[in-house]
Amino acid sequence: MSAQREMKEKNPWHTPVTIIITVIGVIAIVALVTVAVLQNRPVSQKYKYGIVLDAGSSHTALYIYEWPAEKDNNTGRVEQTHSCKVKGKGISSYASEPWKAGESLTLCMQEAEQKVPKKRHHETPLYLGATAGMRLLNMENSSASDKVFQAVEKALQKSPFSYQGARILSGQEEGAFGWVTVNYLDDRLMQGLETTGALDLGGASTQISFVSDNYDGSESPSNSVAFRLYGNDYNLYTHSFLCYGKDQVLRMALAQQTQSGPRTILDPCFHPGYTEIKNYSVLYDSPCVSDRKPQGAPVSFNHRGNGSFGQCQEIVKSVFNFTSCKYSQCSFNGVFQPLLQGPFGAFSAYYFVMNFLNLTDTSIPLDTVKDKLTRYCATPWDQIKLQHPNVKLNYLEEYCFSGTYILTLLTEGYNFTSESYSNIKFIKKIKGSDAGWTLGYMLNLTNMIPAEAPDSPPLPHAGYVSIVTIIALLLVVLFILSLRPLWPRCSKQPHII
Ligand SMILES: Nc1nc2c(ncn2[C@@H]2O[C@H](COP(=O)(O)OP(=O)(O)OP(=O)(O)O)[C@@H](O)[C@H]2O)c(=O)[nH]1
Ligand SMILES: [Ca+2]
Repeated sequence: MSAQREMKEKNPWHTPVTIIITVIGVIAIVALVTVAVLQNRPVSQKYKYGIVLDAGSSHTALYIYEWPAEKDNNTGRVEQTHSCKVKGKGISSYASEPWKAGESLTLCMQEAEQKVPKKRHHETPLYLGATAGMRLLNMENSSASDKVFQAVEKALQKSPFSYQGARILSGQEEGAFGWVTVNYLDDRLMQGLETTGALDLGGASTQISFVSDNYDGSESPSNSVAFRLYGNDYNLYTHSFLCYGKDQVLRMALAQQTQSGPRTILDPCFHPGYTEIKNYSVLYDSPCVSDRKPQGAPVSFNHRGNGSFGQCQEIVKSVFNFTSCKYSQCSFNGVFQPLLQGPFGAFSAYYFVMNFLNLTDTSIPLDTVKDKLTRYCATPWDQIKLQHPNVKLNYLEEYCFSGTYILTLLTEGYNFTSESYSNIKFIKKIKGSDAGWTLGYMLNLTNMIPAEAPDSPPLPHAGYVSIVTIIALLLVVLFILSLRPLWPRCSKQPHII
């Protein structure tokens, strides 16, 4: 018993000095780890906002984007937080009453004021970009297009946001920014991964944009856009076909069938039993067809359907010109196109149409896709209406035509084969943001994609904390070892020789 007490009294660990040193050491280490964890923790997030109005040929849409405030110049992910579809048609349809173009935006602008926090309004950039509808109006009647812009500007200047201007995008910009959007959202740019091509089908124009290894931009410089993004160089091929959006191609297909000014046409691109009276002057009121208006035609014609995919495809093919190509290879209308390469994302009307037709699965062989469309086109119009009571008739009547146009454009126009067709993905959104040119446009104008790779911290947060913890533990062990001289001796029995 007394030996035990003696041991306890002699145990240096029980001296006050050692206890104090140990406690201070532990507190110091806990403090070190806590500071390390707190110091490097992301600060609570504040957001910035940007607004883009997409003034398309068929309608205008407003998109609100949001990103963490402290990261706007490097890695912060910009996300779409809200979209608003402007009621009515595109701004180019207000050529004869321009003030209405400005008024049409009011509701969506009010919605944007609700969605963006008030204290951020004045610093939120607001852009309007117009595409093929305004390109056509500008070609046809530039003073009317100027008036539409004036009306739109007047409406947007009234908003509390930081209005940055309204302009017509070139076809090249429209194609290139669509490509930037898709690849930014897919995280392909920052990581330097193989990029995805972009296929955009609008109402009045269509764009194709992709990177091809065998294309350096020299063969057709007007189709080339060079980018340096996050330290990687891209030589993008892009082309926008004006008049090859689906609404204008439908006009061209109808113009093709009404050249003799008939009173009735039997259109294979519309369902059997479909019958509608259409006005010649409305049909030909577009620069895409106006020079072909038949002389001496009656006021209207009876547009009737007979639902034949094969015959419809022949008509659609006739709107492409395959005869002349002064380059090594062309898509159509004498436009250069390098060899198709890589995966493609096909959005806007590509998605609306293929999604309605249940044909977004591109692992379905192309022949099967054609068979399905053949059966769909041949279905009587009354039956189609019964099967889809909730679909707007002006959309419903056109899916046979639009599906036929999409397949023809992809295979005959751009030269997708039954193999490369499966590289196409029909998409609407990527990670919650709509695929389209607007996000790429805003990223570019706000300099949010740097040319060089951003300096990243040498260690991610978790790695930093782990290393500090390991060092702290090592210090504990060292500390304990340094007290070794004070350790109680193990009282082993002495060897008796
Ligand atoms: N079926 C269907 N069609 C749609 C829908 N929204 C738009 N469309 C049609 O799809 C086509 C393309 O639409 P958008 O991509 O909005 O075209 P846009 O931007 O107005 O036209 P561009 O200026 O040529 O780009 C047009 O013919 C529209 O009428 C939809 O929800 N469903
Ligand atoms: Ca568009």
